Amino acid sequence: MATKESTNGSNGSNGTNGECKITRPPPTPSPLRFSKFFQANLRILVTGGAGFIGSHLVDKLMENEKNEVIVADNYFTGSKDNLKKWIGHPRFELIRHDVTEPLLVEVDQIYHLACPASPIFYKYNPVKTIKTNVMGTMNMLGLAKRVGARILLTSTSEVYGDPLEHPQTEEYWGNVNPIGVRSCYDEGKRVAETLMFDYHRQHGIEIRIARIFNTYGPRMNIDDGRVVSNFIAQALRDEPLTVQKPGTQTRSFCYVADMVDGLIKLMEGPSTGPINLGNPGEFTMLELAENVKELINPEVELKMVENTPDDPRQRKPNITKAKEILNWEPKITLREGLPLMEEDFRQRLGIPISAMKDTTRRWVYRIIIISLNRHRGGSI
Ligand SMILES: NC(=O)c1ccc[n+]([C@@H]2O[C@H](COP(=O)([O-])OP(=O)(O)OC[C@H]3O[C@@H](n4cnc5c(N)ncnc54)[C@H](O)[C@@H]3O)[C@@H](O)[C@H]2O)c1
Ligand SMILES: O=C(O)[C@H]1O[C@H](OP(=O)(O)OP(=O)(O)OC[C@H]2O[C@@H](n3ccc(=O)[nH]c3=O)[C@H](O)[C@@H]2O)[C@H](O)[C@@H](O)[C@@H]1O
Repeated sequence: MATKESTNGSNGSNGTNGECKITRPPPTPSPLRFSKFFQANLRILVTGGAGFIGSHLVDKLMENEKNEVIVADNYFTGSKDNLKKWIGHPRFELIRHDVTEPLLVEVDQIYHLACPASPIFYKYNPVKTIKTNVMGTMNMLGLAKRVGARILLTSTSEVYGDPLEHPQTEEYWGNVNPIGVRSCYDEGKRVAETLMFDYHRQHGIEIRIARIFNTYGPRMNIDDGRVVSNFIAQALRDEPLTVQKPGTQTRSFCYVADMVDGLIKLMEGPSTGPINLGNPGEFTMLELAENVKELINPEVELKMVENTPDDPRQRKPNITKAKEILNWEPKITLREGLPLMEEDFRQRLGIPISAMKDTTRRWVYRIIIISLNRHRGGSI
C-alpha cells in the first residue's frame, strides 16, 4: 500500500543541500481508495513492462495477490513472449501503447521503464528516443498528477556520462556530451529526472528515481548489442568475442533479480532518490570476456574491434544510499549470474551442451541455484 510521501524530498540528492521545498500538497488519490468497501487491489502500471527488466518486475509484482498490473508497451524492443504466462490472468492487462501519446488509466503506482536501453536501439532512432524520454515522461507525470499515483522513473548511470568521479555518487552532476550520438539517451534521461523533480516541487507528485547501472540476465534480447548478451551469444555460437577497444574500459554488472528487488524497495520506501542501483563489482571488458570464455566456452577466441563515440571509460556505482535508505544491496555475483543467463540463451537458441560439459555444468548450475536460494530465501 502506498505510504505518505516524505514531503521534504529527503534523502534525495537533487544537486543542492538535499532540501526540496514542496510548493503544493500531493494530489489526493481517487475517492474510490477511501471508500469503506474498497476491495480493489493496488493498481500498478508498468510502462515498458514487455522488456527485459520490466517483464521480471511484472513477475515479482504479480507474486503479490493484492496487486493488479497493467503493462503499456509499444514492442519496439520488448515482446509479448516475455509476459506470456500472465496474458489472460484476471489481475493482469497488456496494452499496446506508445508513451509519447497520453494514456488514461486509473492506477495507484507507475513504474515508468518505457525506453529502449540498448545503445544500438536507442541510437537507431535518436529523435524517437529523446521523445520517449521527454514526452513519455511528461505523459506519465501528467497521468500521475491526474490520478494521484506515485511514479518511479528508471533513470540510468548514463546521466553521469564519461564520469570524472569514480565510483559515482548521486551528488555527482556528470560529464555528458550534449550533442553526441548517445545524447538522445543520456540527456533524455537527465531531462526526465528534471521533469520528475519539477512535478514533485510544483505539483507535489510522489516521485522515485532509480539510477540503474548495467543489468543483465535471462530475457535480454539475444542480438541487442549489449556486451553481456553479445559475449554469451558469441560464446554459444563459437564466434569470437568482440571486445571493443581499448578493452580496459570498465562496467559493473547487476543481475536482474537483484535489480527488481531494488526497484520495488525504492517504490515502497520513503526516499524520492535519485538512488544508484547496481553491483559495485567492477570489471574491464577484457576481464568480462575472460569470465565468459572460462564459464561457457574455453575454446572461443577474443577479437578486438572498433568502439563507438562517447563510450564511457569507467563506471561503478557508489551504493551507500541504497544500503542505508533501502536496506538493499545486490547478492548475485557475475560468476553466479552468467550461467543462469547462459541457460536461458541455450534454450532460446536451441543449442545443446556437450555430454561431458553437461555433467559438470549441471553440478555447477545446481550449486549456484542452491547457494542463490540460500542467499535470497526464495526461488530464483
Ligand atoms: N538494462 C540496463 O542495463 C539498464 C541500465 C540503465 C537503465 N535502464 C533503464 O531501464 C528501463 C528498462 O530497460 P531494459 O533493459 O528492460 O530495456 P528493454 O529495451 O528491454 O525494455 C524497454 C521496454 O520499453 C518499451 N518501449 C520503448 N519505447 C517505448 C515507447 N515509446 N512506448 C512504450 N513502450 C516503449 C520496449 O518495447 C521495451 O519493452 C529503461 O528505461 C532503461 O533506460 C536499463
Ligand atoms: O548501465 C547503464 O546505465 C547503461 O548500460 C548500458 O550501456 P553501455 O554500458 O554502453 O552498454 P553496452 O553496450 O553493453 O557496452 C558496455 C561496454 O562493453 C563494450 N562492448 C559492447 C559490446 C560488445 O560486443 N563488446 C564490447 O566490448 C562497449 O564498448 C562498452 O564499453 C545500457 O545499454 C544502457 O541502457 C544503460 O543505461
